[in-house]
Amino acid sequence: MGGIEFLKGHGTQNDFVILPDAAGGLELTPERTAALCDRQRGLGADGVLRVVRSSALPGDVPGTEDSAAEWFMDYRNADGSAAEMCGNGVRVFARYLVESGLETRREFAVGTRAGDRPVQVHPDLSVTVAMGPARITGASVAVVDGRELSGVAVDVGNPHLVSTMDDDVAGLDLRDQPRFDHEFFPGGVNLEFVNTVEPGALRMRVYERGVGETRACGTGTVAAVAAALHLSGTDTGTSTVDIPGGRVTVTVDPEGSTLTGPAEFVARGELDAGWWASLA
Ligand SMILES: N[C@@H](CCC[C@H](N)C(=O)O)C(=O)O
Repeated sequence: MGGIEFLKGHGTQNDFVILPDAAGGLELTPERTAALCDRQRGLGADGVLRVVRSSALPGDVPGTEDSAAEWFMDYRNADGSAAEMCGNGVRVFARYLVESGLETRREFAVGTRAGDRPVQVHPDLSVTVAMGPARITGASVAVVDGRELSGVAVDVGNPHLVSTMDDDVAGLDLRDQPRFDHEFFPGGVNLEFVNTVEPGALRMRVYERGVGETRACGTGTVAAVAAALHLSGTDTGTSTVDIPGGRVTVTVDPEGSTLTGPAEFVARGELDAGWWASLA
């Protein structure tokens, strides 16, 4: 058996192993995902993006009921769990489809567990994603670094809790999982910590469900802008968001939000077939 093709890429340093699997034959177990993402025993990444034709999916994949997308982004977190959506991942996924020739258009939809996400691949290879509505679902509390921080709960297809702070988010210790209300978020939650630098400019750090602290989270930046707008009494606006891995631009609108940012590739190669088989 030959090796398994992979690429390594990132969106604002939220990094991914991309596994092309058009026919859907790859057995991507939680164990294999966790090993691939492990920075010592694997390639190292925040998550895995399996590139599979929608027609090759089993019939029961959430989000695909009304899908018109030819390609499905099967996103997995570094701990092996599947998640509904990944805003940085979908940009990398879209660039991969265009550059590999699997997609000849520059504007098309990508299927995800949160539903189809229309994308536009720009001439400079940055990508704009239509992220759907960002829904405010209530208020809750995160406990980080011994501090209790109130937050706005936002659903962007996946769950987020956004805490805005007066002191610099750079000072937070995010090495350990912050505590949150498991009754409010029974499936877990992504936690964002945000400073308003000036109107239309946010700074953010994130502790992702299923991963830990990452250098960026696309859905998290959309949640952050939606929460900041909500707290200032509106539901529409545009903001840049600076995360440790770079900058993205987010527009929030009740009709739907957009996320624009870079998508980069750094390597491609083959997984060792024996290593892969040993993880089954
Ligand atoms: N990094 C992603 C979000 C990935 C999924 C998240 N960890 C979850 O479990 O919901 C992004 O860029 O949006």
